[in-house]
Amino acid sequence: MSNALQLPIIDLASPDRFSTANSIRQQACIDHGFFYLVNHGVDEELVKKVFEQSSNFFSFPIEEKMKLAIKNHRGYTALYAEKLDTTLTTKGDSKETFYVGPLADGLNQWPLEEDLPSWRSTMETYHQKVLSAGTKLLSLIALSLKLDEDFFGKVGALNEPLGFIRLLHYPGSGDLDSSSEEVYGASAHSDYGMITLLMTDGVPGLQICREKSKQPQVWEDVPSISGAFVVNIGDMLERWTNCLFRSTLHRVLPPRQERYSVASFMEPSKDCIVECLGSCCSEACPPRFPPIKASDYLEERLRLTYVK
Ligand SMILES: O=C(O)CCC(=O)C(=O)O
Ligand SMILES: [Fe+2]
Repeated sequence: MSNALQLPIIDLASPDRFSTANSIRQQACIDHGFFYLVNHGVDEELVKKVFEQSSNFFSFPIEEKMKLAIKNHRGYTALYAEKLDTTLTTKGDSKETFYVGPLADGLNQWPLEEDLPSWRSTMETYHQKVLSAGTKLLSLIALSLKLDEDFFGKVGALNEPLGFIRLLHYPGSGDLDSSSEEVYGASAHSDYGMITLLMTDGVPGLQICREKSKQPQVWEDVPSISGAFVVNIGDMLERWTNCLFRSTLHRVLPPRQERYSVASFMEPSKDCIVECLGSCCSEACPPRFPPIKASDYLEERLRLTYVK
């Protein structure tokens, strides 16, 4: 069972930063943990090119794609290689992915320019633009928590190298073997970092579950709005806010129709210590999680994701 959902819309270019910060706090981050972001400064032409280039890459034969198999968390992962819901006993998710990591550390793997002209430069431009939108959004999130706008910069969360992009391709059911019919495109999970900015090609499939511990779980469809990012709060921001802000469970249904999406993850820089904000705890409401170094948290979560 699922119902369509109306998520809040946040305007990144609104001149009224304080009222935007208030909407971010209540409707976006406390009530849902998911919202749309508009006027974000990543232009439509660029998004279109990213989707075209993503499709160009995934249409290569598997042997070619495997030449860029994942290393240092950059590159290609094949169909069923990842399982975002680590409690499932079924095979991995029916998606293939390509990761582009921080541009500054030189660890990215790229298709050859002669095979896919402008692929690298398109992804690099998108990476920079999304990071810039995400950084602006984080300053509003800081305001919404009654912190200085540059709080996340000051605690070292935004030090380079920063930002991972995951290109996703969910083949349609006609391209999967029939035993895969019930395998989720992306099984239920929450994201690990601060925020995720998701762009899709408009094909439905994404659902959220707002009450993770309530049984039976209620899943609601997230319709796409053309040109808007779907943003969600990740687990480390949930830890920072002592669960005031929700890192909401989400999934992508077993694919019927082919679908492409691009998820951009802003995780805190590796040495940043994520610890409960003073304003989010009290004697009556003590911190639920101990302080943790961002890289330690992330490595453990990623380790559990790959199908053994
Ligand atoms: O493809 C989607 O709509 C969601 C992908 C997702 O949740 C993720 O990559 O973490
Ligand atoms: Fe996700």
